[in-house]
Amino acid sequence: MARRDWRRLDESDVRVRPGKGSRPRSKRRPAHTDAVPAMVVSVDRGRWRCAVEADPGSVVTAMRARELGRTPIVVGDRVRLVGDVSGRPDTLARIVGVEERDSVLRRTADDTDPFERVVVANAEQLLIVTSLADPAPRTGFIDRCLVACYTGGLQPVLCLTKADLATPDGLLASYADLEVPFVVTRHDRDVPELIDVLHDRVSALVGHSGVGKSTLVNRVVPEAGLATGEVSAVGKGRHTSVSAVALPLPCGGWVIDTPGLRSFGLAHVTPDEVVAAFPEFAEAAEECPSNCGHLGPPDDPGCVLDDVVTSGAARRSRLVSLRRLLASRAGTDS
Ligand SMILES: Nc1nc2c(ncn2[C@@H]2O[C@H](COP(=O)(O)OP(=O)(O)OP(=O)(O)O)[C@@H](O)[C@H]2O)c(=O)[nH]1
Ligand SMILES: [Zn+2]
Repeated sequence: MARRDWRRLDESDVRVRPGKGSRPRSKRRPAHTDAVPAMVVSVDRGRWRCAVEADPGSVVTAMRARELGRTPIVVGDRVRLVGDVSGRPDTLARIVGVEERDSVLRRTADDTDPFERVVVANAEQLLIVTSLADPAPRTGFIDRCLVACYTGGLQPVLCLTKADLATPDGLLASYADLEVPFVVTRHDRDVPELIDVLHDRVSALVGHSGVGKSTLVNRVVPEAGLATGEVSAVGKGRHTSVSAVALPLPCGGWVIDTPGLRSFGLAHVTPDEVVAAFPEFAEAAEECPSNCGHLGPPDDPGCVLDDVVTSGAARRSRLVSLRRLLASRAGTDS
C-alpha cells in the first residue's frame, strides 16, 4: 500500500519549533508528561469525546488545547489528554497532542473540490457494506471505496448483505482479481465470519442508505440501538447524526460507523497513488510519460503498463481491474 504518500499529507503532526534562546520560557510548549492516552470516539461542535486507552469504558469530553491551533482531530485519532480526565458530568479535559496517523479515510466534497478532509483516522480496515439486492450493488461506489483504501492505508473488506435475496457470485467475480477479502451476511443468520473480521480491530463502515448497515452494526454492537428500516421516512437524514462515531465491540475492537459518508470525492488522489497499490505495475509506471493517467490508449497512448502484461510479468485482468479503479476515480458514480 502507498503508505508514504498519505503520510506526507497528514496534517496532525504537531511540531515543536526548535527553541530559540530569545524566546521567553513561558512560551515553550509544556511537556505534559502526565498526559493520558485516549482515542476520539465522536466529535460534536468543538468538543471531542475520547475513550481512555487504559479503560475503554471511560469516555471523557475534551476540548482542543490552544497550543494545537486548528489541528484537525477526527474520530479514531489517538490523542493525549490532560486536566480532568475523570469523565464525570460537566468536566472537561484538554487534548494536548495528536499521534501520527496509521491510516486516513479521506474524501473531497466532490471531484471539483480541491480541499480534502479526513473523515476517520487509524481505521485498520474499511468494510464496504453493499447489499446484493434491494438496492442493487453499485460497483462504481465499491471501486471508489477501494481507491480510498489503497491510497489511505486501509485494508478493504467487502461486506455483502441481503444474501437471502440474491447470490454474491457475480459481484465477487468482479473483485476476484483485486483479491479483496469479503464476508457475506443475511439478517436471518448468525454472523460468525463478520465477528471474526471485526474482532480486536478498528474497522470503519461505509454504505449507501438501505444496504443494511444499521442492521449489521446493531447485531455486532447490541447497545448501539441504531434506527433501521426507516429508509423512506420523510426527513430522514436531516436530523440524524451525520458524523462518524466509534462504537466498542463486546468481542474487543471498534466499529466506526460513518452515517454521513455516502459518496467519495477523490479529487485529491493521483493516478500514481492508485498504481502504487499494484506491486507488479508500480515500478514500470515510473517509465510512463509524466502526468500519465495510466488508462492506456486512447487517453494515455504512451502508458507502458500494457508492456508489463505483454512481457508476462502481470495478468491482463489485473491491469483491467487497475484501470477500472483509475476510471472510477474520475467517475461520477458515487
Ligand atoms: N431481506 C433482507 N433485508 C434486510 C437485510 N438486512 C437489512 N434488511 C432490511 O433492509 C432495510 C434497510 O436496513 P438498514 O439496516 O436500516 O439499512 P442502512 O444501511 O442502515 O440504511 P440507513 O439507515 O438509511 O443508512 C430494512 O428494512 C432492513 O430490515 C437482509 O439481510 N435481508
Ligand atoms: Zn502509464
